[in-house]
This record gives sequence, C-alpha cells and structure tokens, in this order.
Amino acid sequence: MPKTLEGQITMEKTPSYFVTREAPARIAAMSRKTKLIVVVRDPVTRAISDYTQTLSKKPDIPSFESLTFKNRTTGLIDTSWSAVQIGIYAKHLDNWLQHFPMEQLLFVSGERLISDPAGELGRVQDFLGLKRIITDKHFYFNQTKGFPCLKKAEGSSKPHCLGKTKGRTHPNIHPEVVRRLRDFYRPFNLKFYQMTGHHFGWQL
Ligand SMILES: Nc1ncnc2c1ncn2[C@@H]1O[C@H](COP(=O)(O)OS(=O)(=O)O)[C@@H](OP(=O)(O)O)[C@H]1O
Repeated sequence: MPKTLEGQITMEKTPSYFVTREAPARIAAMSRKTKLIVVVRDPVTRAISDYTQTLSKKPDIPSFESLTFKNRTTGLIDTSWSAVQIGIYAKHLDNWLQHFPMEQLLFVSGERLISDPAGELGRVQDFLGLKRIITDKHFYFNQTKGFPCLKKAEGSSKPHCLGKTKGRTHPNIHPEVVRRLRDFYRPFNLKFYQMTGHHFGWQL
C-alpha cells in the first residue's frame, strides 16, 4: 500500500475481499479506520453473471443448472459452488462486522449503478467525505452497449464505456432453477436488508 499524503485517499479494489474470511482481521490490523465499499447486485443475477464469466474462459464447463444443485430432484442447492456462495451477503457481512462498525461500510447497488450511476456515485462521494464532483453531467446512456458510459474518459476528450467483458449477454436459465435460487436467497437477502438498513429491491 503506498504512503497516503495529506489530502490524498488511497484506494484498492479486490473483488474477493468481501468473501475472504481472513480479510477483515488483516485489514483492521493495518488500519481500523479503513472505509469499505462493496458493490452488490441481486445474488441470482450475480450467480448467472459469474457463470457467464467462467463460461467465456472455459466453454466446456457443466451447465449452470447442474452446478447449482447438489441434488436436482430434491432441489438441494450446492452452497459450496462459489457462484452461489458469494451471493450470501448477510453471511459475509457478519464476518466484517466482527472487525468494523457498520458506519465504515457502504453498500453500492449494482442495479442503481446502471440505472442511476451519478446518484450511486453521489453516495460514494458522500461516504468518502468528498465534494460531489461526479454528477449526471459526466454520463450518457450508450444505446448500443446498453449501459451508461463516461462522456469523457480521464485524461482524454473521448467518451469511454467499460470493455467487452462487462455487460455480457447471460444464457437463458430455466425459470424453475431461477425460482429455486430465489427461494434459497430470500432469507439471506431479508437479513442483509435488515443488517444494512437498505432495501435493494431484489425480487424476493
Ligand atoms: N456502465 C456499465 N457498463 C458495463 N457494465 C456495467 C456498468 N455498470 C455496471 N455494470 C455491470 O458490471 C458487471 C461486471 O462487473 P464485475 O463486478 O463482474 O467486474 S469485476 O470482474 O469484478 O471487475 C456487469 O455484469 P454482466 O452484465 O453480468 O456482465 C454489468 O452488468
């Protein structure tokens, strides 16, 4: 971690921190004042997105359905599959709350990051104690990409969208599998809403 000078904020992004058991204690040992930002989206869509990403690298993996269930007939979900495990946000949050107060965590809605990027980034700027510099003026909706993009990229005068690996088309998953996953996540999502005091609006 580089030295942080007066007036600077040092930021680091690692997607796996939130779900890594040892991460909270190690970060707290480094600095108890660290602010933590987690982007969360509907865990069912997250699992499908995760699978889509793996599939793009390893086209021979089994189907989403067969990885989801331990037993397809009983509908028992395989919670050891990382794509399922990562979406149990309440469980991961519990682990962080053993080391950090809730006020030091900010949960950003992945859905709102798409529908209202400036609003969600407004929350991030407030949380970090920054002036709201990034506003609606910085974004436009790119119809081809189907996502918001920056009107000007940092240090350039050209628009900038996220790359091809962000916003991939997801495979169609059988509605029954989606329903079973929704049933599985419902109690964890409700617990997560209660813990964060924030209703993320995921289909329950
Ligand atoms: N502006 C914009 N443009 C493109 N994509 C956007 C944007 N905002 C959020 N998203 C969503 O980001 C999802 C990919 O982010 P990840 O968290 O998987 O990225 S990372 O690999 O962990 O860095 C990606 O998920 P998929 O749609 O499943 O590909 C997007 O839905």
